[in-house]
Amino acid sequence: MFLVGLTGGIASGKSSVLQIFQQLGCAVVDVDVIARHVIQPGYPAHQRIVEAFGTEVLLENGDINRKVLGDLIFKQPDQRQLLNAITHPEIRKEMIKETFKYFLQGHRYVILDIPLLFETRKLLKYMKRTIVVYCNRDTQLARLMKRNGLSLEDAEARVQAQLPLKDKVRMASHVLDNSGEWSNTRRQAILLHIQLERSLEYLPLRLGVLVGLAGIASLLYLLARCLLPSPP
Ligand SMILES: Nc1ncnc2c1ncn2[C@@H]1O[C@H](COP(=O)(O)OP(=O)(O)OP(=O)(O)O)[C@@H](O)[C@H]1O
Repeated sequence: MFLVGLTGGIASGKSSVLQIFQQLGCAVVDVDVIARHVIQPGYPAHQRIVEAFGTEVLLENGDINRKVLGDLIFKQPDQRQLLNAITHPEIRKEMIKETFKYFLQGHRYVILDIPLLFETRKLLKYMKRTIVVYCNRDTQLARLMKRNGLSLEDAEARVQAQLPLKDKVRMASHVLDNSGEWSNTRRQAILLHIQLERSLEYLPLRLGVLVGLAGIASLLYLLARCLLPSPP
């Protein structure tokens, strides 16, 4: 198995592309979904967020108000660091669990949607391939304004706060252009899926594990032969 990091810009279409891969039967790890999961009431991160940011970030039903928290950390970078310090270790644990599950199921590759893959670079070294979901700036702004109900000025500020998409495109091993119709993006994703399925990059890890298991089995066999009394 090998890992493929999927990234892009805000509202460039990462979640939409991930859904296409999911429909194709691929193993996908959606960091956004995990991030929402680990802050649910009852999870350690929920408790720690309330301790750090107060009950103002809670909805009436006890869930975290992601909009309020999002606005808060967007304006105050030190608060963002604090939130990351609370949530990132929990998110990482879940990502490892899900990836391991896919490995046991025999998938050749796993796609991980990591919005800040190139910014934080922490997980980059584990990615055999990287995919950037690109869309041109005007389309990105229009989709962001529509989805989040933002003014042009606010949308521009959010796009501006990220590494430019063009830079990410330069760093990627694959680029999916999502500036046009869904059907166009879907076609590109299918071609990429075929290419990744054909790659032999999954073999080293699989062979390594098989050799390791065979080694352990042989060792146990030899031990059993040495320790158990031989039949008369
Ligand atoms: N090809 C497309 N045609 C029309 N609308 C699209 C297309 N791709 C994405 N969208 C819309 O643009 C918006 C942003 O897409 P999406 O949520 O997939 O982006 P994202 O990169 O995951 O965003 P974020 O990182 O900000 O959560 C959504 O409302 C989605 O429905």
